Amino acid sequence: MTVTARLLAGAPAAEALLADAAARAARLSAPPYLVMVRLGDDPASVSYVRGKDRKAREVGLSSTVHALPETTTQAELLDLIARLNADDRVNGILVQLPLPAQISEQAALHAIDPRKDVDGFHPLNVGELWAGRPALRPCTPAGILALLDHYRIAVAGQRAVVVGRSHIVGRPLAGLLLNRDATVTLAHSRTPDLGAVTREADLLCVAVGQAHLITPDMVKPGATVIDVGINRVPGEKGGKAHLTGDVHPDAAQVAGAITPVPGGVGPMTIAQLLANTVTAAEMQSGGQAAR
Ligand SMILES: Nc1nc(=O)c2c([nH]1)NC[C@@H]1CN(c3ccc(C(=O)N[C@@H](CCC(=O)O)C(=O)O)cc3)C=[N+]21
Repeated sequence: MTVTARLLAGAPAAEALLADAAARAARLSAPPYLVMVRLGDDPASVSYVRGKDRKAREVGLSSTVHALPETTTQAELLDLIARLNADDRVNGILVQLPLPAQISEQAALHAIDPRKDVDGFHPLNVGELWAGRPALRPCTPAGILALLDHYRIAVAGQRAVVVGRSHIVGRPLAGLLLNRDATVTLAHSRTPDLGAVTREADLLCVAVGQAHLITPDMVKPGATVIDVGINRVPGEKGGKAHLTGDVHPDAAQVAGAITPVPGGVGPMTIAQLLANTVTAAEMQSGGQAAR
């Protein structure tokens, strides 16, 4: 198999974003302080939150994790969020998703002070994104734009197709690409003849959560492909489980550039969260607005 596409590795782009965040943090009177709240013991959530906490300390931020029981009530969670909102030392608050069934995601996300909403999920920040005004932006979509900028891949004037309409990736990513003057199509599970749509894309972003949904024939030759999927595939006959994306690996023979899974968008999500925490701290210190 011959791979022709340029590989867009997340690590170097994430390092550049983190170096910039660390330099901005150093100009503040105190280290930006991120508080993460996690409910229950889902192994993926435990591992993501640990990774973010470790990276935060590495770049000189303060970070605390509140690990609450799976049985935490909504009132208890809202009470914790209210205390974090009122605590002037706390610059950023992240409530790890998904939440247990007894808690309304909407109630939790609405409760976070929009100025501390480093996930960019509060409706005020969602509205500002779609209005094209500065605010805290969702980490995965903003991280994808930072990755494209790092590799000097043009966005303005490009035909962008986003597959997947989730609130955490697809929708906000479409908005960010639109704000950067791409011509944007938002496709999803009900889109007829998905391949005909994706083949139009100069920039194809896939965030569905379905392993190898995008096959090589669905990719325009030379296109840039951003694979946001993280799918766990069980090992064959006792072999090790591994991660794979929403894009079939053979698409690398058609694309001009492609992100690997793992090691592509994932590291950018973490770096952008920490950059957002610095931005939140800057805004709270009366400094410049979010970018
Ligand atoms: N409130 C909230 N904000 C989030 O940003 C949020 C969340 N909830 N819930 C879950 C998703 C998922 N997420 C990832 C972060 C890093 C990697 C990451 O670093 N992935 C590595 C591989 C990690 C592995 O081995 O599992 C990679 O792609 O190279 C992946 C996924 C943030 N999320």
